[in-house]
Amino acid sequence: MDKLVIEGGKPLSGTIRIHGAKNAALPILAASVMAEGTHVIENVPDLLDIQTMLNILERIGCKTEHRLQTVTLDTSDVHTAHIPEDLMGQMRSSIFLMGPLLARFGEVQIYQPGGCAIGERKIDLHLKGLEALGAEIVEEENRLICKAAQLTGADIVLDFPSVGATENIMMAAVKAEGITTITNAAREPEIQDLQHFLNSMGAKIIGAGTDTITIEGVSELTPCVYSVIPDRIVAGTLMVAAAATRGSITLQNVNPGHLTSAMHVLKRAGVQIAVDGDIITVGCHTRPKPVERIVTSPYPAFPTDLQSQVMVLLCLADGVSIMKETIFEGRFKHVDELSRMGADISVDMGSAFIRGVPRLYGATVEATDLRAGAALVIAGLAATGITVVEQIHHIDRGYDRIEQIFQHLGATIERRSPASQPLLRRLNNQ
Ligand SMILES: CC(=O)N[C@H]1[C@@H](OP(=O)(O)OP(=O)(O)OC[C@H]2O[C@@H](n3ccc(=O)[nH]c3=O)[C@H](O)[C@@H]2O)O[C@H](CO)[C@@H](O)[C@@H]1O
Ligand SMILES: C=C(OP(=O)(O)O)C(=O)O
Repeated sequence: MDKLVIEGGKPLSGTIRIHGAKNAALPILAASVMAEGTHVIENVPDLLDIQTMLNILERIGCKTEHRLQTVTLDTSDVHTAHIPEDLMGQMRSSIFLMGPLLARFGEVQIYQPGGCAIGERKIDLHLKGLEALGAEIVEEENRLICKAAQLTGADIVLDFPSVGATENIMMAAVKAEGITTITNAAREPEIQDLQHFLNSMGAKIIGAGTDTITIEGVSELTPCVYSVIPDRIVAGTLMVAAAATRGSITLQNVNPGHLTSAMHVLKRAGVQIAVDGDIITVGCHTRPKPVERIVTSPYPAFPTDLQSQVMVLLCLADGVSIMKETIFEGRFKHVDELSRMGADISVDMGSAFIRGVPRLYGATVEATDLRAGAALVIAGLAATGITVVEQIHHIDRGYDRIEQIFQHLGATIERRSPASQPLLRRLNNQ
């Protein structure tokens, strides 16, 4: 198993381009199976989850190539709507194939999706939405078989603005007969990106980005060339890392409008941020200020996917901060790991009480999930001494070679695979 070895204490500096968004690219790749022919999807990062999605697409009959952040995908020979169990369990986003395959074949077989262990993560809203469009779903042993000779448009009200359920229903509804409305839809930028992609294939969707999405069914879709939006969570992660190391960096290829709530929180923590078009410069040269109360909520509020990273900054603040997690009940696993590095945090009733300390200290810690892992890397970059982050396959799900990103920004960080241990050996010999 690979590990990251980090020698902390160096302020980050330099300029970096933000890669494409995992959470936009994954549903877009899944949606591509609805149009037969060759698609070209640009700005697709080279991540574990993307590889898993491409593996699933290959196994059901697509031809795929991923080169220099561009995926070329021929969906002409898709011959099955049975998603392989071993790959389905490797990530949450395998569920995104449910709507598109149902729309193309009138049938789909799935298993329980995998993904970060950050909460119960049911799929009931996905299933209820597809049933409202006319699908019949039966459970047989450990798989779900979903059938609909013809999907029919419906008015669907989501009990909660689930990102994944909104996307799955949108994709299935594209080929349904008649009009579908999704009320209380999630409003994340990745949903707008999916709408743009689907409309580029010939779909008729309006409203993504608001809480009501309307989809007029069409009978034919054609392949297209499309470029994925930049990853707002990667951008937010780097902004926090710059501030936590008391450095200053410039991010290119960012949509600042997607980061409004995150920038608001960072500014309250004393971080200096300048925006110029799609460029953000971020820096912090003093101890961060505590932030009284941050609550994670659906977009446009503060994102759960940045909760653990921002917590690291608040661990170093001059006072007490409170973070409330309302999306995933199991998303505080990084707290124990940060405590090993000297953080002073207690958790009660879904809120973390963070008493700032002057410094964190290097330790061996474990990435329990994707964003928890990113938070530990930031903590390691800011800490005094050497940090080893284990279980980094979680981090590889969402960051395109995180060690190279931070090396580019001047950090001393190295990936150590079982075969090579140069940095650790060098540091131990000092
Ligand atoms: C690939 C992707 O885009 N992942 C993002 C997506 O995940 P994902 O689409 O899984 O997140 P959802 O918005 O669906 O989940 C939010 C909440 O709703 C619950 N829920 C969801 C579906 C359902 O059928 N039943 C149900 O109860 C979940 O357990 C969770 O408590 O949005 C999350 C919330 O912004 C982000 O953290 C993830 O990074
Ligand atoms: C939770 C995340 O991803 P997923 O929904 O794919 O598990 C994430 O991107 O932080």
